[in-house]
Amino acid sequence: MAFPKKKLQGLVAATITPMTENGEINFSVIGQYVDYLVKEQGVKNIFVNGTTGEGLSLSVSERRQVAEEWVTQGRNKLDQVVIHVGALSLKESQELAQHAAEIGADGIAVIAPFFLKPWNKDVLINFLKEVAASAPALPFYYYHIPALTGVKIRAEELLDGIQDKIPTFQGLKFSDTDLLDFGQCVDQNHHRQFSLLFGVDEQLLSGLVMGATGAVGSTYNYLGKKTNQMLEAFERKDFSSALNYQFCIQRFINFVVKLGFGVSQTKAIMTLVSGIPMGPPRLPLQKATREFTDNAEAKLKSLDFLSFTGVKDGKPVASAY
Ligand SMILES: CC(=O)N[C@H](C=O)[C@@H](O)[C@H](O)[C@H](O)CO
Ligand SMILES: CC(=O)C(=O)O
Repeated sequence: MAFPKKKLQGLVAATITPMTENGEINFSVIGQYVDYLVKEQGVKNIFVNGTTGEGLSLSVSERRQVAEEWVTQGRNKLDQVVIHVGALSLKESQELAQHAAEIGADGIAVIAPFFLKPWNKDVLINFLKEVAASAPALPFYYYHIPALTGVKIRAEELLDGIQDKIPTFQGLKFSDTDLLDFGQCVDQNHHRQFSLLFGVDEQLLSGLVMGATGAVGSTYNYLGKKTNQMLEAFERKDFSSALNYQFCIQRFINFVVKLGFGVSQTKAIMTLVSGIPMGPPRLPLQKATREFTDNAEAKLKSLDFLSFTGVKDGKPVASAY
């Protein structure tokens, strides 16, 4: 097999893990969810069990089952399924990496261990290397999210010489607003075929200008179509349209950020927009309030991101733009 199989590019939705009202994983809606992303949002890559998927709040056995269900349901529909396998325990991470390879995932990603932390680049690389080695045929991505892990080792520094240590290294998911660091990841690796994926949805246009090859984020679940329009405008060098799209997306994100925005709220918004029940989050997260959902709904409508197109089984049917 040629390595890498194919480069990960374009939009990657960070999937939500649907749950039932009593907190169990609701596997039954994942098939529908895949179809929704592909058909309604034009998003054909997913990032499973990450921040948005509450991956670190699931048991190892649940993580395996969730990964397997997405791979199964995504077969012949999705381009790439990347599984986040980061964990505090190296052993668990290795087990999940090996499992991702066994089920036929397209790549694995790992965050820095965030309780007992690596304090320098070499230690972090050693940890990542041990995980990557458990899935030697899978592209490996580092998931840089310093605000949540507290591990502030700069991505540019980490990437320097990384392929000598981790031969399967294929790229980075960069969830930080430091465009100097991100720009230098691009600049110093322009001759390598890395996927440098930007992870701050409200600033993606800046990431594209800096050379991002794609993006991973939570809002692509329901604003994928809008964001794809921005990517297309950028591609054809229509920067004023691209900026209009970004501002439109920013108006929504800015609005919800002020109300308090996180994974719980993402679940509520996705339920509203897609009509697929995402359920509540798991503790320590708390379900979004009714007030939040009502406000978010009004904002989506006022921005023309959402319109109700009809009624089915007594419920309004929404369609996203
Ligand atoms: C912290 C977090 O969850 N970041 C997500 C991915 O990295 C983003 O997709 C954000 O949800 C998004 O940019 C909105 O702030
Ligand atoms: C946003 C993202 O990539 C995650 O939820 O992990």
